[in-house]
Amino acid sequence: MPRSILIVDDEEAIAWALRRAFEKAGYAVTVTATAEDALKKAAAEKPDAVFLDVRLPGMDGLTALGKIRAIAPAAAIVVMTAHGNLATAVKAVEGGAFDYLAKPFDLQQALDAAARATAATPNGPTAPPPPRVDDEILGKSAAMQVVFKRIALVAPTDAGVLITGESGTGKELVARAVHANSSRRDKPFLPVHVAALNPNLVESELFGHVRGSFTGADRNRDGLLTLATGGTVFLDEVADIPLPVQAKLLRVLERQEVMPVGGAVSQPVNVRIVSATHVDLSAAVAEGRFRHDLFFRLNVYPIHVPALRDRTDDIPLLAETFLHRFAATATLSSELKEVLVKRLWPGNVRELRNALEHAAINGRGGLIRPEHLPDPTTNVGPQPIREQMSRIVREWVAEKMAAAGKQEPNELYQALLDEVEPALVGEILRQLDGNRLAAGRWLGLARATVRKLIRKHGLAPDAEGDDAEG
Ligand SMILES: Nc1ncnc2c1ncn2[C@@H]1O[C@H](COP(=O)(O)OP(=O)(O)OP(=O)(O)O)[C@@H](O)[C@H]1O
Repeated sequence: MPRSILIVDDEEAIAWALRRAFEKAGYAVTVTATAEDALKKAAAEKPDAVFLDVRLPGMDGLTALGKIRAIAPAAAIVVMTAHGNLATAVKAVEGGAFDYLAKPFDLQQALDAAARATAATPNGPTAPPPPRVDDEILGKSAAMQVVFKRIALVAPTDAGVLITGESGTGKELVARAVHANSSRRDKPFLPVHVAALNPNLVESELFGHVRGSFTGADRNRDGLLTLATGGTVFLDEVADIPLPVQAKLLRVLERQEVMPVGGAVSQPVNVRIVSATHVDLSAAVAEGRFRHDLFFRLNVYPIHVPALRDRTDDIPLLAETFLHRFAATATLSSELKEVLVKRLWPGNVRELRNALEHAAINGRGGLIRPEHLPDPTTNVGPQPIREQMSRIVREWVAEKMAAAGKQEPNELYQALLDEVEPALVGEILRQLDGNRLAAGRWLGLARATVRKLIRKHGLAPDAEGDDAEG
């Protein structure tokens, strides 16, 4: 599948010439003449690169830049302008533009920029395209059936949905499914990656602003909530919304009207909010970092997307589907399926998908074996596991001490063991297919002790008294 480019330019001759050059070079091209339409197309098509003119009728390119980045964070944006000056270039760079082309430019410059822009997107220049936005949510496991049922129940209502789950579990897919199965399906679905927005501009991005409300606000602008009217706004990483913006968002939800920054008159809006978080939002509420009234409003109906390790039944299906997306003729060896089911996947479905993409390249369309996989992720995030564990333990201790207040916390040693035992024993049993004898050897514990721990933590309720020696 070709890499995709969205051209946003109201000068027909330029849009035409660029389209022709890009299509000849093998890109899939979409053209639009307005920024407003570009936002919709960026949300729907998730292009690899966007060639964005600055002077456009309606919303200008530099304003659109931030919004497109929030909607399609993976797209590299090339800003084009005939009226470029330092201020425009600085704004483009500050706004996160990938490149800047001063008009007139020749087509070769545009092609070079396209090659670099599409190479810079996470999939690389020769990789297959990211899955389409209306991708099916795959899953046969009992855990995913619960998710499907909850999506089906809540979709037709207008209730606020809070999707929780670790990174890469498919929260955005769930949000799209809620929208696609609602009566709003023909209206926009606007994903907003709050963490990617300029913190100073979150408010203006969401609610819009009126001319003169701050330096650079040279005309009235609609915010994302207004642009999504009739549809659904997906607030990803909702815990990152600054407190003052939370208060304003609550008012929008309660009154269904939005007050632009610097405005005196509110405008009616009609949006459904679906939000997602990979952190514990109720803990953020307890710590005063998130408003409890907004939390209840967003969390009318929670949907938890389980970690991949809690639905290992789905791994073979996901792996086969991903593999065929990347290499139609490739097949998975049964040995590889076993390895995939046993791996930990801290990056969840996203990591599995990337591993299959890697394996598909190494396996060259034939039988895919374990050696074709990338090395397992040994660290989650930038620190090695050991450092992360010691950091987590330290934070845990600090939290316990803070929670104890004036009272002295006690039995912390046992409390910590109680926290880690289920993960330790559970994971060893999982790796050893429930073999308690072997688990005892790995743990250096007597079999009776292993049995006691299993019972204590409810690790294998069905195996009461039965040593599945396998
Ligand atoms: N059940 C599934 N079936 C098919 N593809 C899936 C499934 N779950 C996740 N994916 C794919 O895995 C990748 C990550 O999913 P997604 O972006 O929805 O995760 P997320 O939970 O929103 O991640 P983050 O918290 O990092 O934003 C995407 O490519 C998505 O298409």
